[in-house]
Amino acid sequence: MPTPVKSVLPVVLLGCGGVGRYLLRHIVSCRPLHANQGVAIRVVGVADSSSLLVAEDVHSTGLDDALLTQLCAAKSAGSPLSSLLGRGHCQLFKNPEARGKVIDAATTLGRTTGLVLVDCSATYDTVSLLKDAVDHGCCVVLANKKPLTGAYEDFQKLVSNFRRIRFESTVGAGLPVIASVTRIIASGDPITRIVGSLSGTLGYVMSELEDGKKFSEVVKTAKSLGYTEPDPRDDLGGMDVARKALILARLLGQQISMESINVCLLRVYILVN
Ligand SMILES: NC(=O)C1=CN([C@@H]2O[C@H](COP(=O)(O)OP(=O)(O)OC[C@H]3O[C@@H](n4cnc5c(N)ncnc54)[C@H](OP(=O)(O)O)[C@@H]3O)[C@@H](O)[C@H]2O)C=CC1
Ligand SMILES: N[C@@H](CC=O)C(=O)O
Repeated sequence: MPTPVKSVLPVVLLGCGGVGRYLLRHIVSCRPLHANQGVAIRVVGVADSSSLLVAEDVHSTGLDDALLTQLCAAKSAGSPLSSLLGRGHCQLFKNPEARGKVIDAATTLGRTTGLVLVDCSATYDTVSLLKDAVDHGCCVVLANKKPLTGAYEDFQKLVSNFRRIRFESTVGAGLPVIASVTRIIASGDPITRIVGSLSGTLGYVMSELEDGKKFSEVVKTAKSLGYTEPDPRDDLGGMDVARKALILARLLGQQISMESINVCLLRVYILVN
């Protein structure tokens, strides 16, 4: 007998680049698992830098899986979200109207089923939207590090209701770093030092350079494999690691900002003879 649906989770995804698309494909491929758990994830909207594709009636339906799959294919091929209009029960809103539509959904769904706003963009522009969503009782999930590494007040506001935020992949990608640190803090044990290799890109680049490959080629490959930030200079210049370190420090209770962090730039020396 099928498990009854106990929980419907409406989701709005901000950003459908490499990470956002992976998430959508994962949601679609895990439907049987969710069904066994009595959970239904309903993707009601997907936004990119210029527009928002949203289900016709966010209260009762989401974008269907066929449309989500087409959306991933379209964005992978470089087509805009508008190319999906007419392919399913959806509407398209361009910025800045799109922002208002997300707030409408957060206002109404926050009061009823709840809404999860998932930020897979790489911009500071989502911060005010995320804060508004928190005010409306919604949950936020972040892969984007920027909302947690800007003004300390923003960090504080977003994590103020810790049950309503998840930001695991901001620091360890797929590794449960935040979960581990949070559990240690909750246990009352002190954390005096965190040591780690915080950049997948730098790890990859260094290994490939050791194997004698060309720096420019290695960086291009890292980008094509989706390891780098949208701008790889964020990885090579240490900013991405600094953001991860700042999130960890703030989680440990330090009220510091980016200016407190010493970043050493990666220097590549070419040895002649
Ligand atoms: N790559 C990785 O292994 C990991 C990445 N992350 C983080 O995930 C995030 C996404 O990375 P990635 O997918 O590689 O980046 P991409 O550049 O591939 O995708 C970014 C997406 O965000 C969209 N976007 C830009 N501005 C806005 C906005 N104002 N509102 C809504 N969407 C917007 C872009 O729109 P458009 O398509 O129009 O350009 C694009 O779809 C980054 O913050 C990164 O740090 C976290 C863990 C691991
Ligand atoms: N660019 C990052 C990806 C995730 O945060 C990295 O290289 O580790």
